[in-house]
Amino acid sequence: MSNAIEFPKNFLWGASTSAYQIEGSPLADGAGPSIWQRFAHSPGNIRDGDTGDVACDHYRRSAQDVALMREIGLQAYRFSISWSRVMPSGRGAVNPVGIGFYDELVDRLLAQGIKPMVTLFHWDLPETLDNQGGWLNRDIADWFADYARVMFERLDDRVTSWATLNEPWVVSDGGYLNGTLAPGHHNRFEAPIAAHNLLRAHGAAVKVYREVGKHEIGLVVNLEPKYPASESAADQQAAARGHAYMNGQFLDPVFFGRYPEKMKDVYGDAWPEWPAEDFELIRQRLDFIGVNYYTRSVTRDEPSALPVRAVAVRQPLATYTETGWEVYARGLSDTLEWVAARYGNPPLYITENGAAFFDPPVAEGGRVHDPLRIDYYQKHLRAIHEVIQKGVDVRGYCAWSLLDNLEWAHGFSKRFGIVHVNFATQERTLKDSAYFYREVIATNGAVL
Ligand SMILES: OC[C@@H]1[C@@H](O)[C@H](O)[C@@H](O)c2nc(CNc3ccccc3)cn21
Repeated sequence: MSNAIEFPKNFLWGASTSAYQIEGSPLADGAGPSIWQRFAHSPGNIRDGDTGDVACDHYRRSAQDVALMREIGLQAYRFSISWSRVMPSGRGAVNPVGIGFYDELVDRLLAQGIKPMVTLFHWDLPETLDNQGGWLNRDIADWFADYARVMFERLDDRVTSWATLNEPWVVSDGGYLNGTLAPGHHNRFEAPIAAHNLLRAHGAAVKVYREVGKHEIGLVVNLEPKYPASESAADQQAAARGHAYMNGQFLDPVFFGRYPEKMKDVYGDAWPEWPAEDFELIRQRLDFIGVNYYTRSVTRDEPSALPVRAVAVRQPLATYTETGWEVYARGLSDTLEWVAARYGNPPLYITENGAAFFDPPVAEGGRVHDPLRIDYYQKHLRAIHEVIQKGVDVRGYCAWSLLDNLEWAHGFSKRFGIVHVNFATQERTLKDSAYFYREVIATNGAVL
């Protein structure tokens, strides 16, 4: 039997980005501000005072970037739509130039044989909606459903794969509990309410899709396996709390119509009673789950680390990325097997996977040598192949990210792209990892 790796015949190979991280021109042509426009322009929130005002200038360079995707041989491109570019006030009037940008992008992709995979919300909430409570206002489920309907009716004749939200956990944890991401709240009572309304909005949009849509829709979640740092009961419990908080908090309501029991233990007096009817809305049938995987956490009990009372323990012999994440491909295979076993082997896409390493400058001859990123991709793609062989229904993979881009509060200091961006000149240069990925796609994984 050949040891050569081969992915399933129709396995989909892509790359991912998000609107605020690459587009620039956040207020051009009638676009309204998002909370990231406000957060980035509030001093101290983003390293070096970086903002998404220009980013990768993709709003003006999308044709060039689609040509890059073609050069790499991408079969799919996962991108997000800026809600406030399309609906400047978040509700009501549609900005024809704004929605036209995405209409044209979809046509450009299809003309190159690249499948658009659209995420409706990747953290950039319209500022006007945040001013009305944003994810803390139960009405946002209707606001999001109305926006989703506009996008479905405009693009579902050409877009065949939709995701409602990107990583509701990060929005709740970073935006409302820890304040590290927009809108920058630091409130343990707000975080579960925001998470719950994100799930309600997700369900409301899926309900609309079942009325008007003809293709597939799912939810994208970040999953991070939690391994107890020791055999102690305290560390085992800490890992279980961390697992419920990051991994079960969103998938259990979607698949089972209930939160993990441990959520009460995590939030204590900040954990509300939820209306039963909310879970009927949340648990809409999905066509896939998008899994964003980056790292694992070896977890120990830490009573002072509220509210989860768990912290990650650095692994002395491991390789770490520039964002401080351990390179641990086994965590991806463990996570995918956990999802398959717990939720009935749903169709999965790996919608994000990648790493920021310190990349050297563009060398003579226009090469960017990034061997650590190639090694990262090789290890993680092999881990995916391993679980596909065991029957886990992984349908595709999107590398994070197509382009070096604005890494949220890290600014431009952390480079995840397989394509280097010179932010002073906007010159794009394929890194060695892009050439590697081109071979992976061309051989459907056989080069791994
Ligand atoms: O950090 C890399 C990417 C980021 O650029 C994407 O916009 C976002 O979807 C994304 N999610 C993760 C994984 N989750 C996470 C955990 C803690 C803080 C921030 C993100 C990594 N990434």
